[in-house]
Amino acid sequence: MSIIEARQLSKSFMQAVKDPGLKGAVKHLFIPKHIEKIAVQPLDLTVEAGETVAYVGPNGAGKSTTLKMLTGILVPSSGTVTVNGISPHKNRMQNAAQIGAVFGQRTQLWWDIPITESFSLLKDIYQIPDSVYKTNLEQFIELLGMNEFIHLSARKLSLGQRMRADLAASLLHNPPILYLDEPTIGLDVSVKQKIREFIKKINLEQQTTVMLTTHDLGDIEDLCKRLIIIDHGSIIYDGSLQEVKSRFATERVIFFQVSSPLPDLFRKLKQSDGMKLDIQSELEFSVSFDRYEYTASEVVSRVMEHGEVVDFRMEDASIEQVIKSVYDGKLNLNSSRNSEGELVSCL
Ligand SMILES: Nc1ncnc2c1ncn2[C@@H]1O[C@H](COP(=O)(O)OP(=O)(O)OP(=O)(O)O)[C@@H](O)[C@H]1O
Repeated sequence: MSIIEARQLSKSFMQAVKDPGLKGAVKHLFIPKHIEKIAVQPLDLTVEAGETVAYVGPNGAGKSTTLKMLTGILVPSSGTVTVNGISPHKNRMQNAAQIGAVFGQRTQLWWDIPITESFSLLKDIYQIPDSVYKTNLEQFIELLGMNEFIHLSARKLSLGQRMRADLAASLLHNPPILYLDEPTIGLDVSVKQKIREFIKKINLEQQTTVMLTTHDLGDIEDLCKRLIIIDHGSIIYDGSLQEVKSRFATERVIFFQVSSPLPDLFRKLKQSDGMKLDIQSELEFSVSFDRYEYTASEVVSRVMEHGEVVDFRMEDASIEQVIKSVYDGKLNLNSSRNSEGELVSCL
């Protein structure tokens, strides 16, 4: 059953164009000039109940704008959107009752009152039954490790503490949908891990649909089976993370440790087209290659022809490298590999 349905959903903004300096500002006051910025091109999107979807793209791609339309904060310029059967911007109150939202940079907590009191205000606002509130609160305090700071006001919390409190606040009323905009931005590894584990558990146990934007690809690898990539306001990829990996993460690196220097090998590899040498020291180096061009055993044998290999280990390209290549325009996701492993366009 689909829970989010968008059809030809788009958003444009009018942006002021000013010449620089005071003169420009004064001129703009009398002769205002604007250009239309299309933040989100007409897009279709269907999300099934219980899915975890990563919505990623470079800065300014249109991620937050899409999320704001789905949460009802922004009114679309065209198209339709329904979330759990409701048009979010037309039925804001009803919509608020069925969603949880965390926007990494902002807080929904009251700045000057203890977190516990913010939570009980939310209980009243959302009319959460006592038993649900009590169960959720106890569970969230434990899972997110909030005991040490729950009596402080939001103003006094560190970023990691505030994010945990915000996440708990967004889920107190058991919403079926959770939107997260950069939920782990600026957090240390252990808090990131706590937050990811918590989201995973909520998704698994309550079948909460999770849609998140992130620049941290660890969030995607840890949390999301489905990946949507948006660029210049258009969706350029919608599919599984696994598929992106197997289609495009084709680079492999083998790290070698050898017993004596191998200048001949280094010379030959430097001239080789398909293999890239990276020297760490006389006795330690790595060789990168495309796994569709060479097998790992071919690369290892080539090194062993020149000397004794003490140790080696192999790494595949990370999803991070693949997505970076997409953002940099080096990789076209509308392409596929043929039976020879060559990239061919699908358009
Ligand atoms: N209120 C606004 N008024 C004018 N232009 C806007 C407004 N909000 C967003 N934009 C423009 O729309 C485009 C998309 O912005 P959006 O915030 O959705 O990008 P994003 O993908 O979330 O980027 P980031 O990763 O940097 O947060 C940008 O060019 C931005 O300048």
